[in-house]
Amino acid sequence: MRTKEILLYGAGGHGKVVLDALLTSVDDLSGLLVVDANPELHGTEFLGFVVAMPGNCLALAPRNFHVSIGRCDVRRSVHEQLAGRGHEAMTVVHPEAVVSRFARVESGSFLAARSVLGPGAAVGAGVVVNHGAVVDHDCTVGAFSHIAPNATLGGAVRIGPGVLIGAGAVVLPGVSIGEGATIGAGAVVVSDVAGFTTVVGVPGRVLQQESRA
Ligand SMILES: CC(=O)SCCNC(=O)CCNC(=O)[C@H](O)C(C)(C)COP(=O)(O)OP(=O)(O)OC[C@H]1O[C@@H](n2cnc3c(N)ncnc32)[C@H](O)[C@@H]1OP(=O)(O)O
Repeated sequence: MRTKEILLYGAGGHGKVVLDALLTSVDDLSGLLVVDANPELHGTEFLGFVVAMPGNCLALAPRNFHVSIGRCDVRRSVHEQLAGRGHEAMTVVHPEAVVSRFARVESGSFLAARSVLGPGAAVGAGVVVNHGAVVDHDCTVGAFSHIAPNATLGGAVRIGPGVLIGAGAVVLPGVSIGEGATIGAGAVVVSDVAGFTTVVGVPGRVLQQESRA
């Protein structure tokens, strides 16, 4: 990894967690550039770095980038813009994440402290596996999904792209969750969930289903 040229896009709460992981795992961050689209953050201090405007970063020479934005759709949009300009997506793994050597992780993902990826797990691009979340054996997690803190996916769960699994939720083994679905915090999902559907509670029940017709 070219550790001296990293672009970190996102200086909110999730960005703080990602930068903390980078500070723990990369020796030389002297060339790190932190940017955020929120004008209120420009020029503010962020774990020892000063937040810059993203305006010119798309024109920078190609470098490694990581989009540290919690919202799945926004993370995906920024990631695709940067990749389209020739920048190279970089995965950030906290040293205290536990990742099976039989797991696969695509570029631009983030594995937080105490997250676990079991053998045979496959995680797509730009995915967040947050603090303490478990993606157990043979699970697949679609691109730009977010497995929030302490959520647990049982074995062979299939998660589509752009899905939020809320904090502390549990998905029973073998269950499939469709693209763009949201699983509420603390839910226990016992059966398949259609795309763009919000499920809450124990056992999980549909709160809302978005029509995409
Ligand atoms: C480090 C980090 O912070 S990572 C961030 C991770 N984020 C999360 O875990 C948040 C996940 N989001 C949630 O759980 C949300 O509450 C959602 C998406 C399920 C629902 O959000 P909204 O659509 O805004 O629903 P809203 O808040 O209006 O609530 C609608 C109803 O569902 C209930 N409800 C909302 N969330 C839940 C939940 N997690 N479990 C059970 N019931 C819930 C509400 O009490 C309300 O019930 P009522 O109609 O009887 O009053």
